[in-house]
Amino acid sequence: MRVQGPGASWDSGHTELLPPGHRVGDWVVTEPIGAGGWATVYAGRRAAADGPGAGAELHEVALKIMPTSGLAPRQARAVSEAARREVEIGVRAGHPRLVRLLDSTVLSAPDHPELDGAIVLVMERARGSLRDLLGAGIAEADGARLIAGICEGLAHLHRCGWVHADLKPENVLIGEDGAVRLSDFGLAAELTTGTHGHGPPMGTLDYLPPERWRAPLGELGVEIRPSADIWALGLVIHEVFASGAPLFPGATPVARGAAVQEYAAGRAPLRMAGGVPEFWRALATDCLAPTHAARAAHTAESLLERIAARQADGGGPRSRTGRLRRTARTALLALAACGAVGSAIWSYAGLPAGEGGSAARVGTAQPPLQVRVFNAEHACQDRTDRAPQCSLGLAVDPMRPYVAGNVVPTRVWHADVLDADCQLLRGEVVIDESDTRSTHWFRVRLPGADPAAAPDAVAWLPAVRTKDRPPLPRCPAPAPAR
Ligand SMILES: Nc1ncnc2c1ncn2[C@@H]1O[C@H](COP(=O)(O)OP(=O)(O)OP(=O)(O)O)[C@@H](O)[C@H]1O
Repeated sequence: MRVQGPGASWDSGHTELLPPGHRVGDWVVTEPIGAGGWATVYAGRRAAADGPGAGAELHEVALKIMPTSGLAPRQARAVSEAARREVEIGVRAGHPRLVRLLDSTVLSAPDHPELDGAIVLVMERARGSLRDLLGAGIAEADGARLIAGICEGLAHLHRCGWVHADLKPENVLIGEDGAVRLSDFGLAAELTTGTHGHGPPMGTLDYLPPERWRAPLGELGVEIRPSADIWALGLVIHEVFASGAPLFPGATPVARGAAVQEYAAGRAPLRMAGGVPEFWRALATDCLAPTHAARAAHTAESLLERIAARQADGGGPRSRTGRLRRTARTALLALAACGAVGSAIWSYAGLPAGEGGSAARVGTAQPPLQVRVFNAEHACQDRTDRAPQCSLGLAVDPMRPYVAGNVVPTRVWHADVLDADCQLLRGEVVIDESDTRSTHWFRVRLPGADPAAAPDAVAWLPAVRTKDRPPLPRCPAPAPAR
């Protein structure tokens, strides 16, 4: 159950359940599986095994239903934002260690007014979550495999420019193949600056890093860094080997949060359960470095390498050695495929941005995504004469300063619509007229260039020169321009 983070308050309070047999798009509800702060999750199956698109696709699915009706506009916006993030990650960051999103739709349930119009995410169905396994105790070999799987998923998410921001055993699902699938991306934060992103001041109190308890709430939300996931990972590692016992003492999440603060201030040591094996104790301790700066030395990728190296040295449970080494290798290969994997698996129809908006469907063929050029000069916005003084330049190389020597001859004007094929989050800094600094760029096709005749006719539009944010895959690192 999601609880409010410092500075936020919201609870959906949804209680109405859909009956078995209720039709949701191409799917039929079979039974409820669980509920979180935003949603109720149901088991479902495809309505007609031979229906459209049935083929070899999954027939047993999970339907995550996120009601918006009856909510205050701010709450409805929070729900639709959470759904948008889930779809965006499903589209852009597909990976074997992330739960697979198959479809999204809007529930039609006129007989259930609380649920009518709810957003529905259709996902592969997992057999359970890590939380379900903790009570019974997990053998070290299995724990090692699960933790390596979590690191793989996190490494991929971070590489793709996202922080999960709500990692906890409930959100580590176990697929039918027994492998990890990270889930619940409703609070995920995009690393818009390269080092951090922003998100709503919410999360599960027990897994918040020490700095989040004091984080100022700015216009964009609270600052969130990948090291927040590493902190949560440290707690999860402890729970895996301590039968689910929380590391920090206290009867309530707030009391445990106070214990976190004591530790972070150096007034209390970490007291891990006796059963946590030495290697995992050291790994968890690194994940739980009290400051972001100290924790940042330990990335999901570096932790995964340590786990694989230990297995290679014969220090881990022997039967898993080859598998874990393969896991690490696969993860590193998958890193290179970030974005490309997502775009190969999914196509995306985008989500409406409006308040309480509903999810559009994924899985349909799409034309190229587009961005509309924005010229901050008011005097240029209404001109249609393509006056040279109102033209804007597209960069040759987004890794070099955006100056006259680094623009292509082709000019663009306010309201021009350009086809874009990918986005780069960490290019050269561009500062716009209102002093907004951005390292975000879109790779666009040069207007008028024929893609068949000139496939390389591309240039770069700084994101400050458009208001659009299409859900494009990440660009591969651009080769330096000659
Ligand atoms: N794809 C899935 N397959 C099987 N079970 C799932 C799936 N997705 C979610 N669940 C189950 O449904 C429960 C509710 O999921 P949900 O993602 O809404 O919330 P949560 O993580 O429990 O809570 P919160 O919203 O507080 O983070 C989960 O705890 C999980 O056990």
